[in-house]
Amino acid sequence: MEQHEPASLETSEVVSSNTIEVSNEETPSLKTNSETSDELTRGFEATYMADANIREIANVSDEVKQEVEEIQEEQVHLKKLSWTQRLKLGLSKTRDVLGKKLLGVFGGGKIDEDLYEELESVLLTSDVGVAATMHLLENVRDKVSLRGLKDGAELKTALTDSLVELIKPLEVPLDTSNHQPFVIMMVGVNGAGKTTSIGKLAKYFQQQGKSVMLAAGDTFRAAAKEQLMEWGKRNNVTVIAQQSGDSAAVCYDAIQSAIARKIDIVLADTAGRLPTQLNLMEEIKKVKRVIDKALPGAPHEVMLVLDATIGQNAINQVKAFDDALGLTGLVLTKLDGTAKGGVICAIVKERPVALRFIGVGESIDDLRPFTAKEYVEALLD
Ligand SMILES: Nc1nc2c(ncn2[C@@H]2O[C@H](COP(=O)(O)OP(=O)(O)OP(=O)(O)O)[C@@H](O)[C@H]2O)c(=O)[nH]1
Repeated sequence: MEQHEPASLETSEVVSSNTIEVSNEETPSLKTNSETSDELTRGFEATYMADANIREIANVSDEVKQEVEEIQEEQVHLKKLSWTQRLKLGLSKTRDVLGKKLLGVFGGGKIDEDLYEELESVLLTSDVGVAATMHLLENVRDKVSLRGLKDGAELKTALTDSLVELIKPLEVPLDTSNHQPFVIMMVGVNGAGKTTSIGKLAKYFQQQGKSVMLAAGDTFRAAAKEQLMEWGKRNNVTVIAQQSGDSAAVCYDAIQSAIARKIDIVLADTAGRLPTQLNLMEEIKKVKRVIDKALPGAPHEVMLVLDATIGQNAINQVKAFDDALGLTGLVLTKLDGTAKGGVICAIVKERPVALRFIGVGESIDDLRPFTAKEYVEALLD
């Protein structure tokens, strides 16, 4: 008996606060002998309803508990996953669309013109882009004739190889060893994931044995400073911010401070802006100039954070920011929320800027350096 008490107590505590309310409303008071049997019946019915409500609430609270437990279990499970597993999980939406359609093509018998046509339409409808699709088709045809392939199933290896070759030029890991501090300026449109990526990168660089400082250069969005400070707290990293002041001044201060403290890497946040907002684009050019004034030659990396869910529109953003600032690297975020992972092929054909990191989720370990082979394998597995 006693062993069961804690469990039942817990349930009754949760239920009791709800019960009182329900029973006050529903339970009739037995006042005089003149009450009719109808009234008694209604009273019993009300009591029965109250009991039913209690049972329902208890069931709901059990369901909520179970859901919380399931989420917690999932989080523990996610933490245990390797990067390859996270990548596969993150790319599942793209794989479900592009990968499954391709599997349909590969399973389609002998290699002929119909099959190439099918392949072309799959690629064109998967954000790969026209130029990259044409390139891939030509490359696959070459491989098929060179290797003497006949069967659709053999096409998979040919396409895998062609895809890896196509996007390989974007695989240029960021080398931060030749400057101290190495200054990374993060740019992008609103909500692309700049601030979050800075938080994740801070941890990544720390794991590489580097000391990191953050500059709260997004002085436009009200909560951006606080958001960055939270990431700083989480990673035990200094954040340079100002009560008021502009982005350039914050970045200048941060660089001065990083030089004095011999910090390895400065990650500078900037406010989100659209390339069409000309005054804001002028402002960000000024931030870049001021960074160069604080440390000649800096920023050493101008990194555009791109939201993968926008698909082909990403190309326009790369072009516009590249024209204005001279991009040296890209971060592609939110690949987990989209089936448009094929956009990497379009980037390499339209405006090949080094894809430094890819993001496949919201957790701190979900951002890692991009490698072409790993990406294609996760996509077509
Ligand atoms: N699912 C998913 N969400 C992400 C990823 N990267 C960032 N996010 C989410 O995207 C949202 C916007 O991220 P922020 O870092 O605030 O974006 P920002 O570019 O700094 O936004 P502004 O300051 O408005 O310019 C947040 O809810 C992030 O958690 C990712 O790889 N996957």
